[in-house]
Amino acid sequence: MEKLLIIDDDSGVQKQLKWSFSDYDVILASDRESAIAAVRRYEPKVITLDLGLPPDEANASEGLAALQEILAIAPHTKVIVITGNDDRTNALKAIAAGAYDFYQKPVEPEVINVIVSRAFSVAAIEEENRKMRAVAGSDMGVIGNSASIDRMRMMIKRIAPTSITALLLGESGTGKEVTANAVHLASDRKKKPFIAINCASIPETLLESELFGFEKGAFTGAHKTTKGKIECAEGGTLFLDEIGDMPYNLQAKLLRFLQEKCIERLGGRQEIPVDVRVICATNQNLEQMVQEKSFREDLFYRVSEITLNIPPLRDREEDVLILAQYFLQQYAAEYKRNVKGFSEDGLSALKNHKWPGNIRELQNKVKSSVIMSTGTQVTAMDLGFFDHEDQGYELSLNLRAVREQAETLAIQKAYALSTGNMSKTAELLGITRPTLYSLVEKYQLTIN
Ligand SMILES: Nc1ncnc2c1ncn2[C@@H]1O[C@H](COP(=O)(O)OP(=O)(O)OP(=O)(O)O)[C@@H](O)[C@H]1O
Repeated sequence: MEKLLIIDDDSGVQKQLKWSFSDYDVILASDRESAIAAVRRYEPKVITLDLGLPPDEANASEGLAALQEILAIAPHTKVIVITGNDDRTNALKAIAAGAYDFYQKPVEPEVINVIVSRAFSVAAIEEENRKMRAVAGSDMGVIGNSASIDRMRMMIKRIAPTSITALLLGESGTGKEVTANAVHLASDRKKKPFIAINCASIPETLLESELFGFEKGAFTGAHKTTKGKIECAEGGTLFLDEIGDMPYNLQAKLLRFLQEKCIERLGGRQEIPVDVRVICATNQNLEQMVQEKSFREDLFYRVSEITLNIPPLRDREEDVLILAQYFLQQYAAEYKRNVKGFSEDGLSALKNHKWPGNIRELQNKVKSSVIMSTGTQVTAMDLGFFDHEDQGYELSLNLRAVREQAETLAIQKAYALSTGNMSKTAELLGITRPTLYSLVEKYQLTIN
């Protein structure tokens, strides 16, 4: 049972509240000192606090002091302040000091129950977000808490200090480059360059000069001597993505560089020593390519001294939320949006969606949701999950709630389409500006 601390000096109110909170493990305190002791001992996530505490029952000084002390020792606690029925000034003071919400006497059990239960949900979501952020911070950029990602991080740390050549295997967008970069960051080469090159995206004729560089006059258009990516990565790491697409004749030259640690630029005669760690990746079956003689066997053994299999996202569902939270923070900062996390329905839509292997789909969804979102929490609708059967999240059966969801979504869309211009938004929606403003207020949408 969740612990709920009730701070009130009136034993009648204490009893009434205790009785109405039968779903919680209720702890009672009647003054600041015992309240602080209870906060330290029980660490309740939610507290109701009567501002009129002794010795200043008629005013709010003691209650406000208690609030400050609670938030100083347990800043994530949701404190619901209870005030006299005409004491809005102190209620607002309490909110400014960090209280989660306020409630004016007399106490109505149903109403206060709703406020408390919502406070517990918000506390739970925020805690989940904090945990995600904590994990996300300590991993050389490899985000995830699934067993397979844990194992991978462990392998990255083992491989990093050695000179072994690793081959990363995985589908497109599963994080091969992220993994290669993590090896680089965990090695003593981290202050030197990390250079990635995709062998499939560079025309065959250019790949050689891209990698090895060229001397002035080596070919028409070679106006000046130019270093290749290998030389540019001196002291650091070169990531060769889609190594299976490396042309056969260039494979011999690559092998020579890997074995002898020196290169020759195109049109050059000089052997240039290089100190570069190479990490390769592919989505193809290199062993089969060796059998079919489209990939050199000697190169295959040279680049695959150790192999890391990177699992697709669909095989590590546990990572979806943590990655989503990571992308959300990234894009909120990039687009300067005041978005802090996902709402409950946003989280459940993310959990229930059948993600493919490629992390980019998740990344793009979160990116557009951050742009679309008008509140501090990204909802299922912001994420573009409208079809509840497809996504498996609960769509309300209550008509009013459905209408509110639909109206919120339409406003958000129109607002995004009209790049934040309220007159245009109203025009798109076919309503007047005052009606738009009243809807924005009704649904508490944040218009930046
Ligand atoms: N574990 C992870 N932690 C954080 N971000 C990740 C992770 N895995 C993938 N990403 C993100 O997903 C996107 C795709 O990752 P990446 O480019 O590393 O995949 P890839 O396997 O190299 O893709 P491709 O084969 O298409 O080049 C990137 O934007 C990357 O930042």
